[in-house]
Amino acid sequence: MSMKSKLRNACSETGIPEDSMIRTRDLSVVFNPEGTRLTALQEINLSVAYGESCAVIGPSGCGKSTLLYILAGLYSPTEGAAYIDGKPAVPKRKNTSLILQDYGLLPWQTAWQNTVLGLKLRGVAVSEQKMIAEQILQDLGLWTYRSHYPAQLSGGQRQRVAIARALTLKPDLLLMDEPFSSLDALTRESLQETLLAIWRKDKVTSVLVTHNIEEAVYLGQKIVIFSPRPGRILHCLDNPQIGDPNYRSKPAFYSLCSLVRKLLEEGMTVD
Ligand SMILES: Nc1ncnc2c1ncn2[C@@H]1O[C@H](COP(=O)(O)OP(=O)(O)OP(=O)(O)O)[C@@H](O)[C@H]1O
Repeated sequence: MSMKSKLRNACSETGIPEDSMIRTRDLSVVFNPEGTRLTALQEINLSVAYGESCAVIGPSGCGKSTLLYILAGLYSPTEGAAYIDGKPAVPKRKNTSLILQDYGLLPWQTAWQNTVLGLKLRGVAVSEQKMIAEQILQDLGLWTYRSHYPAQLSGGQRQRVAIARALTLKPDLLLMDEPFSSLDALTRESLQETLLAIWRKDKVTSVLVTHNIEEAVYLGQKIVIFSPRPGRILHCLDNPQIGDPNYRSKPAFYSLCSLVRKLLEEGMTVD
């Protein structure tokens, strides 16, 4: 099957399965800064199945982060709707974790304290906090650094702490906004592998917003390509080989990266 023929329209309105973890229906977002209407997202119909990983890629300013904030319940749609696990997206959904580019760590708290923060806020008993966080810090190679403050950690370690904190809450939905963009290439690859391992182990439904084509292809079981603002979905691609740790060195990886690049370039010229 050719790469092109793998293009599909699973994100079109009629193709949206009712039993998806994420489902948006004709979702549009219009901001109104200083009385100027700015359409960030236009008629987004997206579905992400339970346990699926979805990478969202598109030009700067096309509304990728806005989509993530809608799914996290932090912004409300102007038109249409977004559903998580069959219910409208709300800010305090217990099992949604959001990981941002700047880590969001408290500088005056150690890696350990930052990791257990969410558990503490939820009133989880200290003994249980210890049990959950120790395992996750071990898994992420952070145990040795548990007493370090963020300023004493590298960028990659800080982002691992942010991931650890998100995982302590046992999310069934992980939303990530360019989590690795400020990291060097090798640290970034190592964290991508960590994320892939988490996804393979726990099958957490995830949405990753990225500018990086290789990252989208390495981590997105479904790759959603956005148009320039107002953001519309131009393509949804299947990525059946995701999960293979050696995927990066395979011809299929290069072909899909080239296809995503081509579609992004074509998208820049779409009206
Ligand atoms: N709270 C807001 N108020 C007004 N305009 C906003 C707000 N948030 C985002 N925008 C505008 O909406 C558009 C989409 O922004 P968004 O941050 O979602 O894009 P993005 O694709 O994530 O961009 P980038 O890739 O550069 O991070 C931009 O034009 C931005 O200026």
